[in-house]
Amino acid sequence: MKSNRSGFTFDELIAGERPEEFIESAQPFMKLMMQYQCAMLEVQTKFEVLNTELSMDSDRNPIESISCRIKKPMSIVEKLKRKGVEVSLSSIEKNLHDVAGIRVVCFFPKDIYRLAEKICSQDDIRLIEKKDYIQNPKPNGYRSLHLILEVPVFFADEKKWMQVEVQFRTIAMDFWASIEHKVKYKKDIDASTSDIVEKLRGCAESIHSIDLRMQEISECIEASN
Ligand SMILES: Nc1nc2c(ncn2[C@@H]2O[C@H](COP(=O)(O)OP(=O)(O)OP(=O)(O)O)[C@@H](O)[C@H]2O)c(=O)[nH]1
Ligand SMILES: Nc1ncnc2c1ncn2[C@@H]1O[C@H](COP(=O)(O)OP(=O)(O)OP(=O)(O)O)[C@@H](O)[C@H]1O
Repeated sequence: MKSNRSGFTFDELIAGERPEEFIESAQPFMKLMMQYQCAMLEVQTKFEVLNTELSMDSDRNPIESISCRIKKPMSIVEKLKRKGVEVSLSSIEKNLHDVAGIRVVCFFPKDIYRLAEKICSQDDIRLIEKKDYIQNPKPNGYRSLHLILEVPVFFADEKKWMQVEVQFRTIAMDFWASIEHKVKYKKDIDASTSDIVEKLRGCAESIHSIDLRMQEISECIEASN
């Protein structure tokens, strides 16, 4: 994305000096984002179908909520720069696996593993990467199961395999992660000295044990039905 076909630099284009060229040069980027959006919809629908079907087994939905997002252009550029790779369309597809993101918030840890197993066993899904931060939490206490999936999307004139990142969390893990995410963006908190980091790690442990206790209670209720 250094320069477009007319040879203008993106700084010139973004500065608004050449709006037509800017719009023309933005088209391929917008097309790629549209393709990620479609892939995200495909995977979101798969989870909605699973949620509806699995709720018949136990009379409860395994999924509490699903949220989706397409990574913002500035966040894409910043991540590419942080990784030290080229800022270009092909580099986005090669180096970023989370442009299309889905967060599946579940009631209990066992729901997470069940859904992950079910989605991965579908024959149009390719599992590219799995990171289990529930079994192996991050040093800060972060827990979630991350999958990078590839799904075929049928566009008008082509079939294209697109990557989608899926983050599975319990409601409690999601609560923790949303607070912790805010800390990361507060530049005035020194992560190495602040006791907030230690307190958050402690909360992550408590949240995990509460998740397991609530799961046990739910199993007792289900067994008595
Ligand atoms: N709140 C919170 N979110 C996290 C944390 N770690 C990861 N995430 C989320 O999960 C996403 C992917 O994290 P990882 O699977 O560890 O991937 P990564 O090593 O950061 O980098 P890539 O694989 O290049 O995306 C991040 O972009 C965040 O949205 C964390 O410590 N706290
Ligand atoms: N897979 C996902 N599904 C749904 N929401 C997500 C997903 N990944 C990130 N988000 C949310 O999207 C928002 C923007 O996140 P963004 O992609 O800019 O950065 P990030 O994922 O937090 O970090 P990084 O740029 O290092 O990957 C945040 O609120 C984040 O929690």
